[in-house]
Amino acid sequence: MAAREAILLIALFAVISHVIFRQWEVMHCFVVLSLLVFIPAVLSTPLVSDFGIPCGLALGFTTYFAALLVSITLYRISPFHPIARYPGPLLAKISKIYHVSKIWSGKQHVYLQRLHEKYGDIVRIGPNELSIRDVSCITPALGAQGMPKGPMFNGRHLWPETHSLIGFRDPKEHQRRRRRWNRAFNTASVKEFNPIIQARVQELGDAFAAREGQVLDLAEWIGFFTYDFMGDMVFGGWTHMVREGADHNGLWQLIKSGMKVSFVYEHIPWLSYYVKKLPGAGSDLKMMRAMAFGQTEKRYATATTTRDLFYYLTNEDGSEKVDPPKAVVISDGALALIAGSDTTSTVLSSTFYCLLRNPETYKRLQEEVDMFYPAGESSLDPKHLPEMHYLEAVIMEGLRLFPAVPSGTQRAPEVGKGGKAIGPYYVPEGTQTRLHFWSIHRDPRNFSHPEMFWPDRWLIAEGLQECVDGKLVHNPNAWLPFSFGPSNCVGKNLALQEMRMLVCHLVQRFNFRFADGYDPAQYERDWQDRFVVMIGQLPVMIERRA
Ligand code: HEM
Repeated sequence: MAAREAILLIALFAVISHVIFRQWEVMHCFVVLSLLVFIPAVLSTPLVSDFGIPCGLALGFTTYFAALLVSITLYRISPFHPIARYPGPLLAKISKIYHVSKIWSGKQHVYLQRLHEKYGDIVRIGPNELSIRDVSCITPALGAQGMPKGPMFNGRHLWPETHSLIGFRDPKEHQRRRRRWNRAFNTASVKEFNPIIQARVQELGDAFAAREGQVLDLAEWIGFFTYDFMGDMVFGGWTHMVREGADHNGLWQLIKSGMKVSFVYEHIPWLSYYVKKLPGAGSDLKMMRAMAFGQTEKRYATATTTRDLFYYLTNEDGSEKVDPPKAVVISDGALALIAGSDTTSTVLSSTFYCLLRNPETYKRLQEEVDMFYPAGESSLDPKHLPEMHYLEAVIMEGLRLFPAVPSGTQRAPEVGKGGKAIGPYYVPEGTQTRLHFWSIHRDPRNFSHPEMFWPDRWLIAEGLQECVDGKLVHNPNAWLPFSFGPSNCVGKNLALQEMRMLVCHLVQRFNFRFADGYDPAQYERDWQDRFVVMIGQLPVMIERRA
C-alpha cells in the first residue's frame, strides 16, 4: 500500500473511532487502548516499511490523532451537534478542558453568572453540557418527573464500588436508598437531635467566652464546630476540634484537599475513571474511607442506641427487613460527614460576614434575640425559634447570597429514553444540564436588589413588614440553596436547625466585629466555588455581652 493511501486509511479509522466513542461512550481500558494505540499501530505498518520504525510510527500516530481531533472539533462546532442551537463560548463547545481552565481559580460561580449575562438563560458550557438560570426549568429538571443525576456524580466520587446515597443515578435505586435518610431527617427526628446540637453549640460558646478580647478566625472555629457536630451525628462522637482549638487528626484538611481535585473530575468524569487506576491515586478519599471505617467499627462496637444519624443509617430503628451491609453504612457515613459539615460551616461564616458588613441588620437581629432570650434565659432552648422571623430571614438571606453549592446540581436525560423537554428548552439524550443556583439567586427578575444582603425582603414577602421601597420582586421558587425535588438536600431540616441554634446563641452571648486592619472585601475574594465552597479567614474580635 502506498504511503498516501495508508495515511487516508488511518484518517478514516480515526473518524470511525470518533463515531464509536461518541455512540457508545466506551470507557473500558482494553477497548480504549485498542482504539487509541493498537489500531493506529497496526495501520502504521505500511508507513513503517517506507520510512522506518520511528518515523513511520510517528507519522501514523500523528495522522491518527490529528484526524481524531479534527473530526471531534468539527462535529462539536457543527450545526449537526444535538445542542448546536444553544449559544456559548466557541472553545467551550469544543472541550470541557476550556471550562476547567476558566474556573481553575475557584470562581466558577462568577464565571457562569457572566456567561448567563452574555448569552442568556441557557448557555452551552461544554461539548455536551448546558447551564440554565431559567426558573421555569426547576420543576421539569429537578422535580419528581424530572431527570436523573448526571455523570458528574460518577466523576466526583471516583466511580466507587459502593456508592453513597449521593452517587446513585438510577432514580428507583436512589429513592430506595434514600428512605433511611428521609426517616433520619424528618421534622420529628430532627427534634430528637436537639440535645446533640445544644451540647456542641454550648461548647463553641464557652470556647469563645474563654477567648474574650482576642482575635480569632470565625470561619475556622465554625468549621471546627460543624465537623465535631457531624462526627457526633454519624459516629456518636469523633473529633474534638473546638475543645482542642485545632484539627489535630487532619480530617478537615483531608476533606478539603480531596475536594480540590474532585471538582476537576466532576467536569471531566472519564478522567477520574482512569486516574483512579493509577497507584496512589485518590489517596485522600481512601484515607478518609479508612478513617470512616475505623469510626464505624467503633460505633458498631459500642452498641449504643442513641438516636443519631447512625441509628437510622444502620436500620437500628428496625424499619427495614434487612440491615444494610457495613460498606454501605461506611459510604453513607462518610458522605454525611462531608455533605453536612463544610456546607453548613460556609453558610454560617458567610452569614456572619454579611451581618458584620451590615451593622444595622446585626443590631436588629440582636434586638430580636434579646426580646426572646433576654439575659439569663438560655438561648440553647429552641422553644422560641419558630417565632423568630428576623433570625429566619437572616439565614434565608445568607443562603440566598452565599449558597454552599453555588454552581448547582447536574441532571441528564435517562440513557436510552431519548431527550427531555425542560420548560421552553429541549435537552437531547447525552446532554448534561446544570441549574445554576448562584445566577438564579442573583437574578433581578427573581429578587429586588439581588446583590444586597437584605433580610427584610423575606418579611415583606410574608406580609410581616411593609415595603417602603416601591414594589418588591420576590420569587420564593427561585430560592434553591438545598436544591429541589427527590434528590434535593436530605439534611435541609437539620442544617436549618443547627444554623438557627448557633446564630441565636452566639448573638445572644457575644458582640463580634471585624479585626482591626482586616479588609472585609478579602472574604469574597477568597470565596471559592469548588462544587462545595472553600472559604478563607474571617478574623473577628470577640466581646462578651454583659
Ligand atoms: C447549609 C447547609 C447545606 C446546604 C446548603 C446543602 C445543600 C445541598 C445541595 C445543593 C445538595 C445537592 C442536591 C441535588 O443534587 O439536587 C445536597 C445534597 C445532599 N446533602 Fe446537603 N446541604 C447542607 C447541609 C447538609 C447536611 C447538614 C446534611 C446532613 C448529613 C446534608 C446531606 C446531604 C446529602 C446526603 C445529600 C445527597 C442527597 C441525595 O442525593 O439524595 N446536607 N445538599
